[in-house]
Amino acid sequence: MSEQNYRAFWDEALKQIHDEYKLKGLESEFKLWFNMEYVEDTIETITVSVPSDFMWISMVNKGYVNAVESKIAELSGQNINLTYILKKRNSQKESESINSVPKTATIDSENSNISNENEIDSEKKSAPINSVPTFKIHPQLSEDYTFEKFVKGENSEFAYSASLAAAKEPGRRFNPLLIYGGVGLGKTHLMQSIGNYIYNNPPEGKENIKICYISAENFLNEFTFSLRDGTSEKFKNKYRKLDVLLLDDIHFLEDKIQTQEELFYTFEELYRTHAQIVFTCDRPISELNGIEDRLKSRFSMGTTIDLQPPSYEIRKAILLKKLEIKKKSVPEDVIDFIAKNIQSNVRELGACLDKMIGYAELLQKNLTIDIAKKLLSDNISKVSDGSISIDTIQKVVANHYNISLSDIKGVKRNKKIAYSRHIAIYIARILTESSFNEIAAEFGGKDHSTIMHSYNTIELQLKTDESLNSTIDLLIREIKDYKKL
Ligand SMILES: Nc1ncnc2c1ncn2[C@@H]1O[C@H](COP(=O)(O)OP(=O)(O)OP(=O)(O)O)[C@@H](O)[C@H]1O
Repeated sequence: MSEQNYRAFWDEALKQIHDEYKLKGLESEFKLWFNMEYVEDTIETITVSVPSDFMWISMVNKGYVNAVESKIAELSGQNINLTYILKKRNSQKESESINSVPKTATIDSENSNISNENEIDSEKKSAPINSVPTFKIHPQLSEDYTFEKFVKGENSEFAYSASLAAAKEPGRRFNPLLIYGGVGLGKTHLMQSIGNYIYNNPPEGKENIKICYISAENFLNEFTFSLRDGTSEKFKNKYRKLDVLLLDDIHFLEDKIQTQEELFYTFEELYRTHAQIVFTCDRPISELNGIEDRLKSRFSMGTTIDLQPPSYEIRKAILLKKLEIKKKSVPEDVIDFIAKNIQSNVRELGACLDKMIGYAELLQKNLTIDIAKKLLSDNISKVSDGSISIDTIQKVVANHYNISLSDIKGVKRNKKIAYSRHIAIYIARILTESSFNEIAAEFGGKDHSTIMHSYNTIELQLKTDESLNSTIDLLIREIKDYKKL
C-alpha cells in the first residue's frame, strides 16, 4: 500500500470522527484528544505526531487511538497501528547568525584524524552534515544522530566501528549489539545512527525495511496498554515482524518480569529471522538486578561494547564538530575551558556550549574566558567539587519545600513530598559523582531503578519547564552557600 493511500484513509477517518463529535457538540473534546498529525506510513503503521508523551499515553488510555485505528480499518479493510513521535517545537536549522563560523573555525587539522567522513562509504553516506535532500528521515529517529556527526576517539573507537559494521550488514556479524556506558556518552546517538544508516541504505530487496527505535520504558508502557486493551496480538505482530529493533535503556526493565518475558520471546523471534537487534544499557549486564538470567544471556550473547568518557582532545573535537554543525564560532580559549572542565558527560558538554552561544547572541557580546567561568560556574562545580554531600542536598531541598528530612528520604507518595524527593535525587546525581546505587542508599535504600526514574522525570521536565530550571539553579546556589557556612 502506498503512502498516499493510507494518507487518504487517515484524512477520511479523522473527518468522519470530527463530524461525529461536531454532531454531539463535542468540538473541543475532538480538538484535544485527536490532536495528532499524520507524518508518514509503512505497510502496517501510520506514524502521527503528538504534543507530548503524556498526551499520547492518555490518548491510548482513553481509547482515542483505538477509535482512529478502528475507523481506518473500517474504511480500508486493513489493520493499521498508529505509532507516534513528538511534534517538533520549532523548525531548527539556524542557517545564519551573528556568529556565523568562518571557514577556518570548523574542525581543524589538529583534529582532522578523528573525522569519520572517509570511513562511511563515500557513495552511500547516510546523513551528510550539510543537509542533503536525499536523506530520508525516519519518524522515530533524530536526523542529528548519524555516524557523520559522531566524533570518534580512543574511548569510542570500537563502539563506532562495531555500530557502523552492524549498520552495513544488519543481522549478520554484530547481532545482537549491546552498547553500555555512563550517562550522556553517546549510546543513543550510536544506536540511532545505526537506524538512520539502515533506513537510508536498506539491504537489497528490503526497500520497505521495518525499523523501530523505542526506549525500554515506552516498550513497557505499550505492552502494558496492549494487555489492558486486549490488543497484545497486535503488539506481538508489530515487534516480532521487525527487521531492526533498537531498544534503548534496557536497565529500565529491572524487576518488570512480564515485560521481560514478552521481550524474551520477541528477541527469540527476531534473532531467528536475522533481524538486527541493538540494546543500550547504563551499566554492564552482569550488574543488572531483577532481570531474568535467560534474558541477560540474550542481551550479551552478541557483541558487547563499553563506551567510556572521552579524553580532553576528543571533548574539544566534539565541541568543534557541534560548532561546525550549528555554523557558529566561539573563541578557542573558551572551547578549551569547557573541554577541560566538563569531563564526564557529552550531553552536558553540548549544553554548556549552547549556553555560551545563547548568551553571546542574546547580549551581542564577545565571549571571553571570564564570562565562560561565570556562566558555567554551576556546571563546572558539578564535576569538580567532590565535597558536596547528599545529606546537604537533602537538607536544603527539604528546607526549601518545607518538608522534613525524614520525609525526603522516606517512601511517602504525597505529591509535594514525592516531587521534592525527585528534585533532591536529580541534584544529587548532577552535583555529586555518586552512582544511582549510592544515591539509592542515601534515600532510605530505595531500588536503584526508582532513583533513576526520579532523575529521568526531572531531566525530561527540565527540557520544557523554564521555571523548574530556575528553581534547580536556585537550589544549587543554596546548596553551595550552605556548604560555605
Ligand atoms: N562522540 C560524540 N560525538 C558527538 N556527539 C556526541 C558524542 N557522544 C555524545 N554526543 C552527544 O551527546 C548527547 C548525549 O548523547 P546520548 O543521548 O547518545 O547519550 P546516552 O549515552 O544515550 O545518554 P543516556 O545515558 O542519558 O541515555 C547527544 O546530543 C549526542 O549527540
